[in-house]
Amino acid sequence: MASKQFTKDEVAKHNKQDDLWVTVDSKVFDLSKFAQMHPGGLSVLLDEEVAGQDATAIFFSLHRYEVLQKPQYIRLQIGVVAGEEQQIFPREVGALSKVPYAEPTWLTQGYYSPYYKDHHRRFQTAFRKFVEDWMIPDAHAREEDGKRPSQSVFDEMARLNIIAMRLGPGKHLEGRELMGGIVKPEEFDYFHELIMGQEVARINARGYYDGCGGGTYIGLPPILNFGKPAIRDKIVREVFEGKKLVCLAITEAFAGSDVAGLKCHAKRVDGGWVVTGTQKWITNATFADYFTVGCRTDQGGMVVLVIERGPGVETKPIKTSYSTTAGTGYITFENVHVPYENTLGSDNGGLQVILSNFNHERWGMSCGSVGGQRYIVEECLKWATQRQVFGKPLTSQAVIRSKLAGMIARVESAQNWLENITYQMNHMNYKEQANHLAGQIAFVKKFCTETAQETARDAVQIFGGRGITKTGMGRFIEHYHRTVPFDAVLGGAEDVLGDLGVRQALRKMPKNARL
Ligand code: HEM
Repeated sequence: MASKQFTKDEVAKHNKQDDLWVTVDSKVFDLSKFAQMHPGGLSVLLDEEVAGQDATAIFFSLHRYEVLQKPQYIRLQIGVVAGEEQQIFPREVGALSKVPYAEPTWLTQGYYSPYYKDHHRRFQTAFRKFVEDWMIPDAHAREEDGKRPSQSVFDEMARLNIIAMRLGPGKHLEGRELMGGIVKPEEFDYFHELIMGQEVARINARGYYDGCGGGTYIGLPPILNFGKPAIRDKIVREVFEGKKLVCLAITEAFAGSDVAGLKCHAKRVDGGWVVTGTQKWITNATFADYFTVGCRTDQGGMVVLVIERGPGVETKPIKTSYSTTAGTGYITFENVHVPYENTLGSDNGGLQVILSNFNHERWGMSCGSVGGQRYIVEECLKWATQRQVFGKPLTSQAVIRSKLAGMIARVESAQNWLENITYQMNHMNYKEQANHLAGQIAFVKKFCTETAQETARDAVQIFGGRGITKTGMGRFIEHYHRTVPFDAVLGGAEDVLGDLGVRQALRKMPKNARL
């Protein structure tokens, strides 16, 4: 980095088209050659308040910090202004944000929490660093080229046992070194998993986030919990080693939230099943190796089979409003022979296998949804503070402060409700969770995704045109606003979940309850 010192007067002399310097936060840039190629145009740089001047305020109202971190722009820096010091710093990799409400209270200085222990804090620090070192750079590249997340990321996730941890606490973690050993398998609980969900959401690349094992998150548990030992152990090992991917195929063009309406058909034959049918909107389908598939049987019941990619199995991408890095696909099964040992659970007990997965899946999605919302709150607080309108920051407008108030209140309520549910999960066995928490989880997911959509809409209003622009200041807002409906649909649409929760409550109404 150049360290030559210039006085302000020296910098001011370079204020013409072919001899053009500007200062941004004490750093002097020679834009003489770059000015012609500047994406914002030449004329703005020749303005008398910019050319040869300190353009810090105007620079930060038009560019994200990362512009200054790109090698091609770092090269333009020729020195610093004598006697001035850099004032604006990006958050260091892995560090916590100091912006109010950018972190949940348990990570905010001065607050307390009954839920989190030291090992959660150590875990959060290490996991955020992993996300920022490994996932974010890959996410940016893959969102650009639409390819599946890089194998190197899966390898690192496998090395740290992140793939295993994403399935939550349980026996599958026994004997594993988690995150380099900073948390013991017996300590690992649902709060660690909540941390993972919230940290990964900060990537703000929703397709990539699903591409990194979203299918495994929902497709592997039925294999782990209901698979016959030989097939289960083989697949779990391959997946935990980062070598293979699973997806869950239980939605069709014919049946969405209504899984009982599946038409994909499994015919019982000697030695196994023959499967024919289709599945739609399947996350990771285009690159999955194993498909956990819900099929209708001749008896009118349902069976869940794990089908390996092979003859008769075709996948093709579906264009969605997020990136193809999620591998969302349409699957066709044409007379696919499936060995009997690939049956998960009993021959007609498939519905139970599928339903057993839903609470954990919906809770996990809620964790991600709240993490994403919080990131947007931070973006909006920063933007509203730095953006000048009519000579004052945006925050001087009461209507903007009112929108921020709504966003903050929503994300704080969602986080607190979710933490309470997570605490309950830590203290309940599977049966108790199903009994007490199915309704709560359905409600919290509905609440998270509804509030997320409100926050997305408000964020676009705060960012204006930038909130619908894929590059520049509002790029995360644009992305969030475009992809936020995924959470509201995957794992059960909002109305369906609300209805489920109310029906659960009605079942528990005391018969003699009267006003
Ligand atoms: C170190 C000096 C600068 C560099 C490296 C630089 C680089 C860039 C880049 C990469 C963009 C595209 C941003 C994006 O879409 O993400 C951009 C846009 C722009 N820049 Fe600069 N810039 C510099 C200084 C300035 C200054 C001093 C001004 C003052 C007016 C300015 C005005 C603009 C404008 C108006 C845009 C278009 C913003 C928009 O589309 O919303 N730039 N600049």
